[in-house]
Amino acid sequence: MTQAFDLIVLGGGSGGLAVAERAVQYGQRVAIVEPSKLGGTCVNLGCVPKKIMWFAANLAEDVRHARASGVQADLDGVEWATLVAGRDRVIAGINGYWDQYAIDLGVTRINGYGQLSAPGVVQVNNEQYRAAHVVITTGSRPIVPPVPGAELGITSDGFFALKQQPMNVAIVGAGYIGIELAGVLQALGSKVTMVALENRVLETFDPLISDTLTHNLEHAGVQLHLPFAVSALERRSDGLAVLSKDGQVLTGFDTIIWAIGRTPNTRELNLASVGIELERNGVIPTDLFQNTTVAGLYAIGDVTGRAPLTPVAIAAGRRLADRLFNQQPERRLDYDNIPTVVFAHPPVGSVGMTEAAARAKWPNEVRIYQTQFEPLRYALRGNGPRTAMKLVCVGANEKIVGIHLVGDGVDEMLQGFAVAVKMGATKADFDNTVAIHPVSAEELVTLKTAE
Ligand SMILES: Cc1cc2nc3c(=O)[nH]c(=O)nc-3n(C[C@H](O)[C@H](O)[C@H](O)COP(=O)(O)OP(=O)(O)OC[C@H]3O[C@@H](n4cnc5c(N)ncnc54)[C@H](O)[C@@H]3O)c2cc1C
Ligand SMILES: NC(=O)c1ccc[n+]([C@@H]2O[C@H](COP(=O)([O-])OP(=O)(O)OC[C@H]3O[C@@H](n4cnc5c(N)ncnc54)[C@H](O)[C@@H]3O)[C@@H](O)[C@H]2O)c1
Repeated sequence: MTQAFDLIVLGGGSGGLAVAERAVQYGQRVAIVEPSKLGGTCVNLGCVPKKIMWFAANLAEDVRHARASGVQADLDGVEWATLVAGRDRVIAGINGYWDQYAIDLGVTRINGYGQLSAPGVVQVNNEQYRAAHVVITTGSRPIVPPVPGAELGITSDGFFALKQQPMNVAIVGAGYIGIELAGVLQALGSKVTMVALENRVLETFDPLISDTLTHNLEHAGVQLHLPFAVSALERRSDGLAVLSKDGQVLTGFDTIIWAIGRTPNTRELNLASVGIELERNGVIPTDLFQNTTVAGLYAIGDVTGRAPLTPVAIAAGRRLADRLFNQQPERRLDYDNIPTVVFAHPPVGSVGMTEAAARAKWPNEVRIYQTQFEPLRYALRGNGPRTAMKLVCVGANEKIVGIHLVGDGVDEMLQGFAVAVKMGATKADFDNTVAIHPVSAEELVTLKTAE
């Protein structure tokens, strides 16, 4: 007999766990279909392992400069195996937490890859399961381009599986993952070369961020080759080589990492059988309420192609459960003003509109406040990375529609400022807030001259 639930969730990652947990709290019978460990990309191959390595990289960087502050320490190298073992213990702990929590919640776990076989019918390992509501949150996987020798490169998944520190690395792609892995490897002592299609790193961010980050990467010793359209990878006598369409050749690498974007895990879901047509890039079309074009079938997280970030998947999942199971028909995620941080060294953060986007929308009403300075943190060692901040303000009351930051601590700083932007704060509200001293964040409430 077909087992029946109120809700079946395909994917036990960030979005899936969030929607399942909240649906159970509303008294629903819930099943999660997941072929692998609970936690998804973020826990197993994304945010968590990355952040642990980012902390280690920061530590290495601090030790490298410790003597300037009189602290008698030298960097004797990095024991990759110790770092990786510690990182993987943390991940196993989180997996274990979710395993137990799923039991405590009474969620049914179905191990395997799910597929739709009809509206409201999910097939896993030749078994069929039914539910009035089905949520697709199967995430995404790294893109490897169809160029000769592509298999000589690894992706972020392969990076997290490395047993030894790669010492001479080429990274293809200057987006989130490329920037984060470059920073970690460089700080841990590897030689890093970056190539990417576009002229600027983090091209979609405000130029203040791209320009400052470019300076900081080069200052740290990362070799940037932009633009560089990769045509092939090759194994040569001196190591791996990256070739470009216009004849450039960079060679001598022990590792090449593809970091050129991700593609949704949707093509295997048999969605055509229920009448869903995927977009060209595999994205499932959804409306603002996470509805697909089929009643009772919803999609959240990376498969929707909108802001592929963990807290976005979680927030969309929770709101969807509120709407479906708690009589909140208007409840949905507002995709505006989502704050985001790229864990570079130092990190960069952004919420709201870039200056260019704001000027395009309000040609004569934009005022920019920005600063660049050397924080006290680098006073003793000197020659630190650049810190920069920008406020994008609009209209007579100078409503703040964008904040763009580079510098130590901005990863923690941005969350509170994002609340202010979401609440509609103006420049005057910032000015009326007494600064905290001496911290970098005080600059944001003391910016004086508009451009
Ligand atoms: C290296 C890296 C670093 C990142 N760092 C950050 C960060 O710092 N901050 C941040 O906000 N975001 C970060 N992200 C992005 C974040 O991980 C994703 O946006 C987030 O995990 C998406 O959640 P999701 O629920 O859509 O998918 P996922 O969390 O990936 O979960 C999808 C799950 O579905 C399962 N699945 C796949 N196919 C099927 C199927 N047919 N049936 C059933 N289950 C299936 C998968 O096994 C997986 O467990 C990072 C990503 C990467 C790759
Ligand atoms: N800190 C975070 O929140 C975090 C960290 C990592 C990943 N993520 C999420 O994961 C997503 C995927 O990350 P990503 O870095 O893979 O993608 P991305 O879209 O951020 O960057 C991809 C980069 O590769 C370049 N590129 C694309 N095709 C190329 C090609 N053929 N040759 C050379 N360069 C090429 C792009 O121009 C871009 O610079 C991000 O969009 C982000 O949402 C978030």
